[in-house]
Amino acid sequence: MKEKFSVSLMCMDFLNVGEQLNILNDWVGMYHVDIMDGHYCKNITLSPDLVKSFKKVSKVPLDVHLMTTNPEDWIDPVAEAGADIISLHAETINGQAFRLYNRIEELGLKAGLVLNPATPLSEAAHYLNRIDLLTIMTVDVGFAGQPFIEEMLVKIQEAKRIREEKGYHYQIQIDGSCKSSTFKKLTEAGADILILGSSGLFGLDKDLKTACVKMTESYKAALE
Ligand SMILES: O=C(CO)[C@@H](O)[C@H](O)[C@H](O)COP(=O)(O)O
Ligand SMILES: [Co+2]
Repeated sequence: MKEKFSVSLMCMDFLNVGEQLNILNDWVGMYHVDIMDGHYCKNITLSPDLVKSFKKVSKVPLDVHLMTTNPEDWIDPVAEAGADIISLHAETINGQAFRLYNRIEELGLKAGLVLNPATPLSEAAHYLNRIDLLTIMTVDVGFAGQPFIEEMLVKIQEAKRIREEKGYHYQIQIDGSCKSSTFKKLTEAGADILILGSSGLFGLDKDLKTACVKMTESYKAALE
């Protein structure tokens, strides 16, 4: 079941990073690292240096979600820091999408694509075949703890249908408000990986191991 979950590391308790990663290594299949530059969205979060530190303790792949106005400036630094997957926003790569995905391939990393809630799949139609991981935002970028955007369920269904029709290989990942009340509808719509943040994991209990147990139980109960 681990492979169904990723964790948004910006939601961690930063006074206890190593300890928490050692716990999370047993519960999830991937780590989600939000890098924001304060321009593309109104927040500043993690960084290439932190990717380097996470890499020392992580036993699962690191997926770097680049929310930066100039993603081309950050591909090489995050690759060097130890990213396994680099996820680029469609809204930031028009005019250089193929060059940037070629660079990610040259670096031997997996290619991710992220779509904002207001961006349709058709925006990325010409490079969906190159993507290993498709992340559908179900909140607007910038912050944890925002309400789930129901309108995204049809986009998830469409992403699954297009994958089947065209024979594409991307996994469908959901970013934003993945929690007990949304687990079932997201999974039924076609989500393969759910990113857990404040609402689906860290907010469940002060003790992270207990929060992981509660999350797994709530996931099983939701899907019954
Ligand atoms: O990219 C982002 C926000 O721009 C996310 O990865 C959040 O870190 C995640 O949505 C938090 O989870 P929730 O608080 O929504 O559950
Ligand atoms: Co994210």
